[in-house]
Amino acid sequence: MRKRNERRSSIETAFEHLRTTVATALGAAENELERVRASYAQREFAQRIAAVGLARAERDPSVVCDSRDLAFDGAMQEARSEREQIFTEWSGHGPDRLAALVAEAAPGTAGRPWQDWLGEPGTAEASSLPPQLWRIGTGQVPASPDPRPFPVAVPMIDEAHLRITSNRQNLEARESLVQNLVLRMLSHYKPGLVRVHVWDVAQLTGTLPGLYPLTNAGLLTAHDPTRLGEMLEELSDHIRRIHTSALNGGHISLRALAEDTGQRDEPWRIAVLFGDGEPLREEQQQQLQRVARNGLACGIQLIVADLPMTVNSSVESVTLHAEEARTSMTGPEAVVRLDAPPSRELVTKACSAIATEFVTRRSRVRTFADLVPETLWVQRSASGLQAPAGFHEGEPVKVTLGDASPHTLIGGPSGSGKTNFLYSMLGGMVARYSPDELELYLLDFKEGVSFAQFTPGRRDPTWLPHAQLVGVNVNEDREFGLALLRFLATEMRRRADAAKAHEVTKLEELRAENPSGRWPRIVAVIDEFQYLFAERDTVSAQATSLLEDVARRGRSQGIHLVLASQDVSGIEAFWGKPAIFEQFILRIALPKARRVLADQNEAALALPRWHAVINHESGVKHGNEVARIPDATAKGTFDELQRRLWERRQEGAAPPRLFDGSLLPALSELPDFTGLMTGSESPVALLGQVIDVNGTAAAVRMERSPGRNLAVIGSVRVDAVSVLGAAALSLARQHDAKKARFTVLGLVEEVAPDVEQLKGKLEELGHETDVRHGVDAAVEVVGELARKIDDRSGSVGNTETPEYVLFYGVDAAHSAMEKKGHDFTSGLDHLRKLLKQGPEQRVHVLGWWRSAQRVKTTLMGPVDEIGAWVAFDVHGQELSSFAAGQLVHWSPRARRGLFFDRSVHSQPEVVLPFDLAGALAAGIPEEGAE
Ligand SMILES: Nc1ncnc2c1ncn2[C@@H]1O[C@H](COP(=O)(O)OP(=O)(O)OP(=O)(O)O)[C@@H](O)[C@H]1O
Repeated sequence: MRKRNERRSSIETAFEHLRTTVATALGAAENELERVRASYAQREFAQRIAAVGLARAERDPSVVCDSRDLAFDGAMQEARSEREQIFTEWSGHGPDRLAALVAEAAPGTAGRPWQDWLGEPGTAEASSLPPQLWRIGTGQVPASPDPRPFPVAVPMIDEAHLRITSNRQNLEARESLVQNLVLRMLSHYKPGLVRVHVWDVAQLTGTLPGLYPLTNAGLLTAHDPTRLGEMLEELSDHIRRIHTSALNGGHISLRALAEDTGQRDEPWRIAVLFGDGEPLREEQQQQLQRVARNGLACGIQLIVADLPMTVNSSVESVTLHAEEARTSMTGPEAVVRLDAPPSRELVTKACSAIATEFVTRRSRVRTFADLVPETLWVQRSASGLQAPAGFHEGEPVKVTLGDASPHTLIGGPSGSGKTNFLYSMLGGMVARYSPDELELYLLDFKEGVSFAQFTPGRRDPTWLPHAQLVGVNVNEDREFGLALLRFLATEMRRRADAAKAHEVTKLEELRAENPSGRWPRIVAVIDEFQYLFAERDTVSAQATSLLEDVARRGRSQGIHLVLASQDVSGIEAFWGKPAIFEQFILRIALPKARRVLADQNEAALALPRWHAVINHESGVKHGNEVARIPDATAKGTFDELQRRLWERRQEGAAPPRLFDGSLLPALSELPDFTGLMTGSESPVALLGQVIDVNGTAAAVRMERSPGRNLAVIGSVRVDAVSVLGAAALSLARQHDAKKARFTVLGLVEEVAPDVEQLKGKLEELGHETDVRHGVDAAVEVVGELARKIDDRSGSVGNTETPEYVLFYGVDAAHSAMEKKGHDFTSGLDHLRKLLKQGPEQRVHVLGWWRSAQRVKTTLMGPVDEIGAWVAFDVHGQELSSFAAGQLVHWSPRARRGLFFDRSVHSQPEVVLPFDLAGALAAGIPEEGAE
């Protein structure tokens, strides 16, 4: 870069030197005039010589004097020697230095004669820095005593526009100049990287005829003479699109982006405008000025011939005279002879070769592997995320998640390739950004295993290091979607607080202020997100407000939402809340997608299979970019990339947490269970897993205070057995051997095997376990326990051994317990005493009732003794009296329970019962066991 800058400054100095030398020479001639005034005649002539210029006086002395005499010769002589003296220095080194500079700044096709390169399609990549100068001809200063030629070149691509003025007598020279320059640029870059637009006020075709083979390949567009507006509009659209896509990360130009990231894929657009010397209409004039002003940064190069206009951006000019030209680079005194053009035949041949090569390149099949860069994990996400997701004409089409397009909405009917698109897009991103730059949270509401690939499996033990959380088969568990949104909202606040502490507002600034902090961008993907809003209930309402919050404020905290759906049209949260929808600026429409793009934009309807419209402008037409999406789910595509990334993962990196709605969480693998330790004053009973991002256990603290009993309510045995078993096993882990007593009562026949299995495990842990079966035994046990309560009453310390009484099917013993004994008390009285007074004496009842009504029958009064409960197949309204009278919204669903602990909850939460197989197996699960 420094070298380029130095070169640029030496180019400027060299040309400046030329100009000042010439100017000084003329100025000195004026000085000479002063001196010759001393000698009147000589002075008179010298004055005239200076007035017409020495060069002219030499060519035609009659302009100075009628007949030559000594005074005239003397004046000429003096003028000559003065001029010579001034020129000597520049003539000695100037032309050589210029030649060397041009050779360096205009290498290859930019400066060499066409004989050396014409016909060979170019090889330069878009990301390579363009030549600084492009040769147009040979210059000379005729007035110089030793007029040595030097190459003349002009800055073009990314640097300056070009204005050509002719006197309309030399249209051929005008066309040759343009054609030579365009050929140089076309032949420098790989075919396709330079697109040419031609507009000629005078004719539709026939301008630059040699270039016409480019037309069929789409590399040259001849615009209708009457429709300049359309061409300018197209260029303006292009500028807008570049700003909202490639430059959306904050770079000021494609050039700056390329210098910073090595990335540049946008082709250059050379717009050639041939006028007739008449100015454009005011409106078009302004449009052209806008393109001129903003075009260079977006790869638009103007070559404007014979159109009077003021340009407020970098522009060089060439003025054509009869045989020669003058340029702004060389100043008015240097005469430029333009390079001769190649024959029409050669030009046509060269353009055909470029077109053919382009068509071949365009039609080559690009695959998932082409989305993966040569070097992995080199990009930084400070200002946004950008990666290709597909290809257009063999060139990558990128998606950008950044300040200007923070969130994306993906739509397409079932089977149109949404999941595949997500794999392509995420593949491009995870290959470019390391897990310190990008974290993924992925959720799929539909049945299936779309994102399971990212977690370790039996056949493929690798996982995606960027993935923090993967949710599959979430279908019914809409609460999991809520949990994710809640997590994002919390993270957003955490980031905002950190930013505030550093007195900044955005993630990008926070990263700059706190470079040692870890602030990856977060991409949260929710596939089939319409499930989240499937019912008009509190989940939908909460999801809507969370979504609004994250969509609105996530932008500045680097949190990006990617929502995909088969049908966005019915999602009230979107249509009813334009504030949410508007934040989803990036729209991706797969074939036949409805309503993802703007209403008038029907591009998705005509889309071929495995293509997508990628639109960074909220779906309006001019933002459409059509891309072919490679197969990203076949074997050897994403899985292969994942394996490479997995091998690069940081030591100690943990696999993503998996939430699989079709499986029950294994108690033995849960950190909340394996981490339980003995010696706790108030042990917790784990009952199931709540639906949150961390997979936390639902826990009830069994402390020595009233109401610390647990009711499991519902008719399904497996659910009740799971909750009671998990509670017993977790409590057992928190007491040293023989320091807790378990009484297990199997009151219904079907639980006998479960009870025996539990007994075995509790005994293995060294706990005294009294197991009884049948209702008579239950009546007996409650009597014994009630007496124990009486015995213990008055004790306040924790000296007593804790007792856990597990009742499987309490209600089955109701009739038997109703009978009164000799002392006129019944089994139910004993049970009620147990529930009421037990917890304070460290006797806790954990009972299973088969309906809510039956719990009430047992208690025969207020339900305060049941401090915590888990209900399964029970409707919400039956539970309100157990939840402090509040309305409970709950429709039972298979293998899901509702958990409420009156000491900590304001409202019940959904839990998944545990799979106990591992925890009941012989051997003690270790802390942190997998
Ligand atoms: N670009 C592609 N190239 C080749 N095959 C593809 C491409 N996109 C999708 N497919 C194939 O089409 C099928 C459906 O794709 P995908 O699962 O991505 O669609 P979807 O829109 O997510 O559908 P659904 O909503 O039913 O899951 C898959 O078998 C996938 O392999």
